[in-house]
Amino acid sequence: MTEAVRTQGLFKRYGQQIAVAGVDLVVPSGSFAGLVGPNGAGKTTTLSMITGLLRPDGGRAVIDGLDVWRDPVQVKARVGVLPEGLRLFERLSGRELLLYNGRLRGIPAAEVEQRAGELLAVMDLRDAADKLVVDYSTGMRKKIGLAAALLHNPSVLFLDEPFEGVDPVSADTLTDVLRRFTASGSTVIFSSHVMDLVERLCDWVSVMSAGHIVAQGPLAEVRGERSLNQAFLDLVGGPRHTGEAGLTWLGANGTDASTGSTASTGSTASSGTDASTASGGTAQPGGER
Ligand SMILES: Nc1ncnc2c1ncn2[C@@H]1O[C@H](COP(=O)(O)OP(=O)(O)OP(=O)(O)O)[C@@H](O)[C@H]1O
Repeated sequence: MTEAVRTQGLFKRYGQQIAVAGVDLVVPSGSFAGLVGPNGAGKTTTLSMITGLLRPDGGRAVIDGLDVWRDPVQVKARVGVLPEGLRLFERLSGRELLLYNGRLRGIPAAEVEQRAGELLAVMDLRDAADKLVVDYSTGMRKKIGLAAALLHNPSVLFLDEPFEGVDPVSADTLTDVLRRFTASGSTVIFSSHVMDLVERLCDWVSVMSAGHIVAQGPLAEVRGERSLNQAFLDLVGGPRHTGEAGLTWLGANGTDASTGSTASTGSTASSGTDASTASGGTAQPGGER
């Protein structure tokens, strides 16, 4: 098996907080790989270190046999990245953004124009191609960000929550594009919280929890006889129970129409029945929250 990505003991600390505690991530070439884990598990920090956006405190990351931090220029030519909290050049149109990215990547102008046109069409952004990026919706931003990440035909594509905010039709389109990409031998690594999606798309899964990889391998092996969702819950410790932890005040907000009083306990809201001001409403400027 050739490896698109391998990390050894990747480590990152923020003050007292160890975000990534010695991660050995492996992703075979040509995989559609999912990186999953609960909030705060260290997925974004790991992906940022692998893609050369964040310097590790320890360990190393290798992409296509090249050390990310020793051969940064060669590595960056081979990877495409759709990072979390993507920052785009807001005052360019979608088309201009792609042309600019393509020229930065050293692709000849005519070739960039052709690729940009095709990507805009595939992403269903043709009608918005000349609109400024600042006026794009969340899903449109994801799509133009993905188009920019694909423009130079990377060997490995890293996507942080690529489907967040993307409508089902567009998600289907993105899936098709990414499937075609991996079918040709390129690699996709994406982080997601949506287990159904990971189960449907991925043939390789790495599960992170508290800064560690807790399971990794072909989807069928990680999942076993269970659904991926159940495997995930088993691996990361299952749901936390909120029943005993209070929250007795939560819910039961109905107003008894006959008396005009609210059902919730402890509410000292107004005597009126206006739902917007009852139970902790902030109708008064500077009102108690
Ligand atoms: N810049 C930072 N400064 C301080 N702590 C950070 C910073 N970035 C991340 N952390 C901490 O590192 C840990 C891992 O965060 P990270 O964003 O990598 O997790 P994640 O798995 O991507 O989470 P999520 O699924 O919520 O996006 C968290 O405890 C987070 O609070």
